[in-house]
Amino acid sequence: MSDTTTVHVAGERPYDVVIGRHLLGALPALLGADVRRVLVVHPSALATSADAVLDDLRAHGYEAFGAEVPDAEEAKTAQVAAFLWQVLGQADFTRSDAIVAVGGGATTDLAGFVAATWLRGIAVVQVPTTLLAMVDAAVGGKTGINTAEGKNLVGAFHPPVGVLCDLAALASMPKHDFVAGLAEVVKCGFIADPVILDLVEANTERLTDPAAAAASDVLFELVERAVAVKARVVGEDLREAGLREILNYGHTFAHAIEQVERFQWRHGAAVSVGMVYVAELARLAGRLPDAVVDRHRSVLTSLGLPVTYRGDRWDRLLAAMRRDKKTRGDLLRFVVLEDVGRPARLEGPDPTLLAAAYAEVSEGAVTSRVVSL
Ligand SMILES: NC(=O)c1ccc[n+]([C@@H]2O[C@H](COP(=O)([O-])OP(=O)(O)OC[C@H]3O[C@@H](n4cnc5c(N)ncnc54)[C@H](O)[C@@H]3O)[C@@H](O)[C@H]2O)c1
Ligand SMILES: O=C(O)C(=O)C[C@@H](O)[C@H](O)[C@H](O)COP(=O)(O)O
Ligand SMILES: [Zn+2]
Repeated sequence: MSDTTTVHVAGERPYDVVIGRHLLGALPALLGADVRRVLVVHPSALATSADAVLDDLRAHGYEAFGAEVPDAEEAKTAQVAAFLWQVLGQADFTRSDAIVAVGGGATTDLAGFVAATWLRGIAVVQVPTTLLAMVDAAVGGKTGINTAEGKNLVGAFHPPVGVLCDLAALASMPKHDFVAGLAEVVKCGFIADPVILDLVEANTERLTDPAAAAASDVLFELVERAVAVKARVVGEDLREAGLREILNYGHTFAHAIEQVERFQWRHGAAVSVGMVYVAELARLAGRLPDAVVDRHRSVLTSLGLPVTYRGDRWDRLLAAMRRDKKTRGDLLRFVVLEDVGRPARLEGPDPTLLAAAYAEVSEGAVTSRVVSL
């Protein structure tokens, strides 16, 4: 496999996702020559990487500023966005200037949103440093922040001008954060690319050791395949008029967990439970064979991802699911599978089905199929 590969994202404002190792030198080319000032947004955990980016930008003649933001979901708030707007204002950022985000998906979502809103839109280059951000958050131009009522309730579609995925950065990731990113990789496998599932199932040991995974060919291939799935979808449907909804597989229930848990659960862990929930829902609706539901549980469990959630939160979860962006009026809408690689929609399922699927993922639940054996 070659050292660096590029996935092209088509659309009104096309751009490239560069995947490789030790890619810092590629940043100026993505920013372009017209940009003068650059704000590098990062959490404190990524200060060393951000400093290296700042040094590189200054060496290339940019006027570069750093802005430290809180870690993880604490960054995705209106207050932190307002702080960054103040920094941009005080440094006289114009429409020909740019933002570079260095961090996980929370940082890239926040920085992307600030770039989308500053002067109604300036350029952003995403430099994702988590697996989840490389395969998902940094690509596709969905940007946003949370409110107390739910995930990503405020945001904008604002594609980056480029994305740099430096796999070497992943070696330092804590295992639980790294594995959370694999949930979105597995999602791409279920909705569009079954080879992803085969690769994950054949390499679970290596993939659950971040340092070993970061250096491996298999992770390179998985990142490339997952980014290719996302690029194909968002290249066709940036604003989620239809096709893009498939990337939301498992997210209706996942975002409800995140809101009920006050954003203390890792997104990828919630997506893992959310995929099992919606697989059970599809099975109960007669749309998905048992074997594919079982495959959800087996692949996610083999990676150490959760497949259950506490059983005493139904009313709050249901209330949060009603605020999902796929909902239309009172109509709850889910992305379901009819088989691996065959996404479809389930609209307005009977409330008893919704609750029955919850029972199947509730902690301590014995699935109905196991009981019938
Ligand atoms: N915009 C989209 O299309 C999209 C897609 C998927 C997820 N998301 C969003 O992304 C967020 C989740 O992203 P995430 O999983 O990257 O979480 P995150 O950004 O919260 O990062 C997880 C943790 O990893 C740390 N970290 C980051 N890089 C590291 C590194 N190289 N080494 C060690 N530690 C590192 C961070 O400081 C943080 O503590 C959620 O807010 C989710 O809603 C957005
Ligand atoms: O890119 C998309 O579209 C997705 O749905 C990808 C998801 O993995 C991601 O978590 C996204 O932020 C969810 O979007 P939302 O519109 O449900 O907030
Ligand atoms: Zn997601």
